[in-house]
Amino acid sequence: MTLPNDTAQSPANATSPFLKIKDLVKKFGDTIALDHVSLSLDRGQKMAVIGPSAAGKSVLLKCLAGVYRADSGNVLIDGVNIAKSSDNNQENWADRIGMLFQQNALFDSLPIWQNVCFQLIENGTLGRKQAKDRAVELLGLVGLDADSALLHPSDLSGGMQKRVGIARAIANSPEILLLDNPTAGLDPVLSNHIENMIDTIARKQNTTVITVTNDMEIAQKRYDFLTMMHEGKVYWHGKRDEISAAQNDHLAQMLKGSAQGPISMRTRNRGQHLVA
Ligand SMILES: Nc1ncnc2c1ncn2[C@@H]1O[C@H](COP(=O)(O)OP(=O)(O)OP(=O)(O)O)[C@@H](O)[C@H]1O
Repeated sequence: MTLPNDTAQSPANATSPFLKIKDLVKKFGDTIALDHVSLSLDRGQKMAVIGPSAAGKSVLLKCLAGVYRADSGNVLIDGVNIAKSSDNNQENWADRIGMLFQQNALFDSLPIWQNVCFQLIENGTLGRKQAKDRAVELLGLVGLDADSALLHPSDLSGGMQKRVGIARAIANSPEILLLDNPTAGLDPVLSNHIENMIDTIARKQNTTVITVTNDMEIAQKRYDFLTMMHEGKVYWHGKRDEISAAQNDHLAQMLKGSAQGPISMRTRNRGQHLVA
């Protein structure tokens, strides 16, 4: 580990990374959900975000997806600052990013095909017939058969709903895919299957993937970079093989420990978050 720093290094050490998050701050009243978060990723790179409850992981994804507007800081995609964009650019931004929400956020009253192609129908990109065909194609990619297109979310198991959420997230072939706990609550076999699927889709389209996960094993096995968050800050960030045994222990302790993180972190000065 290096000295504490308020900005994480670019994982690729590139001068102009594809995605650059700089000093992002998001507050809800007195709660500082994001506290000067800085991260960078290149096209096609995969990063897992891990950390205890209320660390700011979901808020980070939502700020990137445009669900929340950050209070300050910048998010640059290909050099364009989307955090300060005009409404036109905001639309453009939404076209470039796909997101799976933690609770899938499917519309109960709509059939699966409309859920999958919701945005494409809403923005007029596809008519209903085309949308249905596209939904069936996308459902096939996530391992669901054509018949499921006509069902409603309540007809599906949790794992199937997760797949539908992923199909919707990739419907517009996004350059950046944000996944909030894609395997939460699933058994190890299904988790593995879904992670394989994400790998395949991302590799085909050179998609940059940021996944929030509570599964340290998945994070270390499948993601190029790991970002550990705590109390809204980046506590550790680096390549997966840069984690030392001691750090690994610490990170595992943090994931398994209380919402406040491991004891050593609770007693340390809040300013001393460590960045690899
Ligand atoms: N819409 C909101 N209004 C008020 N506070 C919020 C809102 N969204 C998030 N927060 C707060 O921001 C902090 C970070 O929340 P976030 O959902 O990012 O945590 P997380 O790391 O994803 O946790 P978990 O793993 O439990 O989902 C928490 O204290 C949370 O209560």
